[in-house]
Amino acid sequence: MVDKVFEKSIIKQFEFDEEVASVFDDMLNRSVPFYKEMQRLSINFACNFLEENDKVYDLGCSTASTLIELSKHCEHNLELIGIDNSSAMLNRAAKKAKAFGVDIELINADLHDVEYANAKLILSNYTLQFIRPLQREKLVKKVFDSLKEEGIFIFSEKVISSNSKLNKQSIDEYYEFKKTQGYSEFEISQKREALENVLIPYTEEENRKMILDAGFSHCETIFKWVNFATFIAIK
Ligand SMILES: C[S@@+](CC[C@H](N)C(=O)[O-])C[C@H]1O[C@@H](n2cnc3c(N)ncnc32)[C@H](O)[C@@H]1O
Ligand SMILES: O=C(O)C(=O)C[C@]1(C(=O)O)C=C[C@@H](O)C=C1
Repeated sequence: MVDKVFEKSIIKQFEFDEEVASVFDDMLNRSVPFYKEMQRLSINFACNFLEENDKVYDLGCSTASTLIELSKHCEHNLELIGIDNSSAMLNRAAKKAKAFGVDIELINADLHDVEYANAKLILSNYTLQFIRPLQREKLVKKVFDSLKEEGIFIFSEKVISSNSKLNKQSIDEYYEFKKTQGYSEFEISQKREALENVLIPYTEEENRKMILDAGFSHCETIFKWVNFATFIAIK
């Protein structure tokens, strides 16, 4: 279904509710530049580290697109676990996983309340940005503690620049991108307001610092388009 959520006047903050979930795959494809390419790269980098029966978590799995693609592309049998606190998203995830014949354990819970023991790979694309900063650092520490030795954490985030001129240009470029995807200026400004104080982006450097402070030995950016970045961190 086509995303028309912000065509009408919105008075509430952005939420992953039934309305957003019903158009989410289209929303993500049209709102995150090179979403499919970022997903393809995350999966390729992940597959290079994975072995038979490894445990993989996707934090903020939404409709389970990434876990389904991972299972299609990885030559190994994997234990796949998706966590999200939106029932509307998980209902769709369950239907999609069934349709694609992929076995995924879906957990409806807050990311802070789940134990992720013995994971080889933890994925989290465009989710940490929705976690309050103080909680975010704690969650990343928990991700580090849950990974096996040499386990990997692949995550993507909307980022900001610490240079105000570059930051403004990045935002302008992003809104131009949204226009090319068919979003009107009204939809763009409505969504910007709805996301205010809900999506809190860090700079690329702050993300890297958070990762290294948690104990990871290595962190690099594997993909970046202006203000959207994908990172790989190795324990
Ligand atoms: C932008 S979406 C993630 C997109 C998804 N990773 C993908 O690539 O298809 C963010 C997801 O995180 C979930 N989420 C946000 N905060 C959460 C929390 N504290 N606990 C669990 N899930 C959360 C939302 O419900 C939403 O489905
Ligand atoms: O920042 C925006 O305006 C966006 O639309 C980005 C973004 C994201 O980065 O997750 C925000 C919410 C939706 O989940 C889809 C895309």
